[in-house]
Amino acid sequence: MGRRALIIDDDEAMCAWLSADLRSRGVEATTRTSPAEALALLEADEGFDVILTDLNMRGMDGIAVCGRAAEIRPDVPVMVITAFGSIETAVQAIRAGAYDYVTKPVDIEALALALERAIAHHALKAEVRRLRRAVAGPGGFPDLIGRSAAMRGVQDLIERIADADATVLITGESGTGKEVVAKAMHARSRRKEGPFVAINCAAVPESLIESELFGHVRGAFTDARAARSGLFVEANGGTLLLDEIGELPLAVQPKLLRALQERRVRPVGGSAEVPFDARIMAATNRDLDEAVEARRFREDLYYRINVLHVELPPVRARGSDVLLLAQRFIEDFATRWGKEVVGLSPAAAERLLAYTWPGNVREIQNCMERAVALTGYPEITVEDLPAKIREHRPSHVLVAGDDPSELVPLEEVERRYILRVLEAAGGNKTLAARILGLDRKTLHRKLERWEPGAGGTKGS
Ligand SMILES: Nc1ncnc2c1ncn2[C@@H]1O[C@H](COP(=O)(O)OP(=O)(O)OP(=O)(O)O)[C@@H](O)[C@H]1O
Repeated sequence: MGRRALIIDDDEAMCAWLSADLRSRGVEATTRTSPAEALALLEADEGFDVILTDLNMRGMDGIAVCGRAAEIRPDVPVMVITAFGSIETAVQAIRAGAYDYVTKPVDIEALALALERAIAHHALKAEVRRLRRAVAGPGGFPDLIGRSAAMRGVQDLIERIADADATVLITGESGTGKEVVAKAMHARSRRKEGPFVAINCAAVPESLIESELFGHVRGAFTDARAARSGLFVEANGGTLLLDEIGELPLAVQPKLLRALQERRVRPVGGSAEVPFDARIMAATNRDLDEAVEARRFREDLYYRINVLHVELPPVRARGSDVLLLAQRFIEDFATRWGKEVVGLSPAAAERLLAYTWPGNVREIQNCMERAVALTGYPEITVEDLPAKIREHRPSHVLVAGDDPSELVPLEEVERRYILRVLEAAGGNKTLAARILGLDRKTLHRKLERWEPGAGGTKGS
């Protein structure tokens, strides 16, 4: 199979020599003496197998050429030619995205071999990526949609810690996808063949939670006609998610701590301890720091579950992920109900982007469910959206005009901005303080000054 190379060198004689020699070895070479022209060609022509560029050229820095080429065609390897003795520049080029380098004077035999190696290596990498995508679906995270920087950070972290056995704490506002993240980690761990068991600690009555978690022996309490092993043991070989851990009654907390430390549980009414072998994850939409401060959550337990931490950003910090999520839900509901709805109208998309989504992904899902049901068109229109989204106006902190009567003192700007951030953080002061770059005490002091009582530790 013929290879196609793009040669970039401002030295015409060099171009001619290289292309003639490579041609005699079965490589079809196209040359450009202007880097800008070469990049334009690269953009227009998808057929190159390898790029060969000089590093010292007039008009454009060779390093920048490597960077741009790697951006335009990430799948095409870039080889650089560098003057003998300037390895440092070659290293810079590799950092910018080049695959390898050869030094001048060019040994054509070695160059041809290096080009072959680069092409083979890139083809292999592309194949691995293709397979990975085929196995995992688009994006590698079909279950956890998101391409924003914030969500990519979460996806990378998940990849890194999925296989660790340490306890993970997943935090994030309600509806941000904490359970989805727990499942994604389970599915990528070596425990994936084992069960994924979840319990919502807020939904189980206090009197039952201990036996739910740790099991009970027969006759432990009035209703306990038969023994039960409890979720820790039922999750053996798999993962146990303790959802809404912030709601766990104080009385149960020391028992959970002990179980996590000893990796054994004691069933209610029993005397023997039973070992378990499950990975434990915990999730909460509460500010556990505040709960610890208010003594609603034990500090030692907090440290025990917070070994690894995944923090899910709210939807309003995920940019245009809103549209990706909406699209996915539209397709889901349209397929489920056999409706011919394919996506959002541009105006509807604009409204979705402007809205702040306090209910996060769950709110997008509900909103799209309703819109697909309502719409009579192949696209969701603004009219298919709920009034609060249709009519939402982003709140501005600063006055945009230059009418002096509307301008306000700096302290007022600070006050409005802090309240705006606090609102955006759903009232979570730890999060608001982090966004503002303040420590929590300073934030409390400021709130207290404007509104005595507001700086207290009320809710999250
Ligand atoms: N990134 C995502 N990609 C696709 N679906 C998502 C994503 N995040 C959340 N979802 C979906 O949104 C809904 C809410 O997610 P989930 O129940 O995991 O949120 P949560 O943070 O655990 O909520 P809560 O705090 O109320 O327990 C689910 O239907 C879930 O499948």
